[in-house]
Amino acid sequence: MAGRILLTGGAGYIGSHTYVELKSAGHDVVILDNFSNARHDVIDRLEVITDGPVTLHEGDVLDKAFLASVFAAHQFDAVIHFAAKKAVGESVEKPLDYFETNCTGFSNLLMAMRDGGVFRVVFSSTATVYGEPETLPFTEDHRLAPLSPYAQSKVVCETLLAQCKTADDRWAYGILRYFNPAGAHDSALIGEDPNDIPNNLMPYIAKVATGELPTLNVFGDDYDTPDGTGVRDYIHVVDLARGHVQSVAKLIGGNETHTLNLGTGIGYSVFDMLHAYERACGKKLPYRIAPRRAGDIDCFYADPTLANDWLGFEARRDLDDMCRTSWNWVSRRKNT
Ligand SMILES: NC(=O)c1ccc[n+]([C@@H]2O[C@H](COP(=O)([O-])OP(=O)(O)OC[C@H]3O[C@@H](n4cnc5c(N)ncnc54)[C@H](O)[C@@H]3O)[C@@H](O)[C@H]2O)c1
Ligand SMILES: O=c1ccn([C@@H]2O[C@H](COP(=O)(O)OP(=O)(O)O[C@H]3O[C@H](CO)[C@@H](O)[C@H](O)[C@H]3O)[C@@H](O)[C@H]2O)c(=O)[nH]1
Repeated sequence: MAGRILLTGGAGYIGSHTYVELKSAGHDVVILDNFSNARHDVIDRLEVITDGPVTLHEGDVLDKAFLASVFAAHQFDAVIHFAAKKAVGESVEKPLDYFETNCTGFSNLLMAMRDGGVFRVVFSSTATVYGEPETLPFTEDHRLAPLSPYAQSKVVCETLLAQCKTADDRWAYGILRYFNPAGAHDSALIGEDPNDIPNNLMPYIAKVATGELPTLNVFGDDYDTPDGTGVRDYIHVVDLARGHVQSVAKLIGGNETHTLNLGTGIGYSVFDMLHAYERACGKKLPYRIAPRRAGDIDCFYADPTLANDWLGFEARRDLDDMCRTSWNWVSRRKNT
């Protein structure tokens, strides 16, 4: 069932891909973003991909009057909330900033939703809420043990949603715990676009492939994994975006609350990713073994069964698709 949907953080990496998938599913979509981690030309690119104008409200989720004006301007059926700070390491340095944007920003949004009579929300959570694995693959009932202020901020938001639901049964929410998003849109017009030196593996490798960075630092080759490097569950950003379309459709159609992993169920090592990227860009990429990164876990991946049962969600794209679309995006961006 199509609806009118507010996308907070809709100019960002996952939000922009979700915008495209929502539009192609027939939804009416409004973007709210403060462009603290996005470029304005993303909006032009979205207009090219979807062949139509983007409705945008530029502002901050910390600004309550702004939020009220957005809800006064539209009658939304649901909200998908991406707007947040997301760098695990930075959150250790700046816990107050992370609490403010991620937790206060979200409670402001929920208040504006309640005041506007909107009670359906999809929330961007993360696999890092599970912390050190007690069992693998991670199932949704694995205990939560966040290891960083960033992960803690997501647990606070998840808890707040459950408390809202207990207080008022009109709330219906989808909590989506993403594993590691990677790749870019097939059009090569949108993708991950970090301004600084990337923290995450794929955007870092991409900058080595374009020659913007000299060498990949492989953070440890002595983990208890098949090749000694860290293992993660990388999921194509377009698959992730489709998961949001399915989640919000479930909320609009039936009011059913759900908490789900979005991953593929397959773990790949740093070397698996490096070699897949070499295949995509057609050249050898330099790397060196560096010390372990503080706080890293050796291996984790999702049990995707519940998302399949609830939403019919299934990741369709593999690691080679992620690397190919990333390479197309970064090589095109470098030349424009
Ligand atoms: N990318 C990942 O690895 C990953 C993994 C798990 C969960 N998540 C979560 O998914 C969501 C989206 O992540 P992303 O990778 O697209 O990040 P992103 O930084 O590309 O997108 C976030 C968007 O929100 C906007 N924003 C930030 N603070 C804002 C504020 N105060 N008011 C209004 N807009 C604001 C930014 O400008 C940006 O466009 C985040 O909530 C993140 O925590 C991301
Ligand atoms: O330059 C690099 C960057 C990363 N890695 C390794 O690559 C793997 C993946 O690292 P990264 O891409 O930084 O992802 P994670 O540390 O797993 O965290 C990401 O994925 C989580 C979801 O699983 C999100 O919640 C986090 O926000 C996001 O940063 C790890 O083994 C790292 O040690 C390197 O070897 N070199």
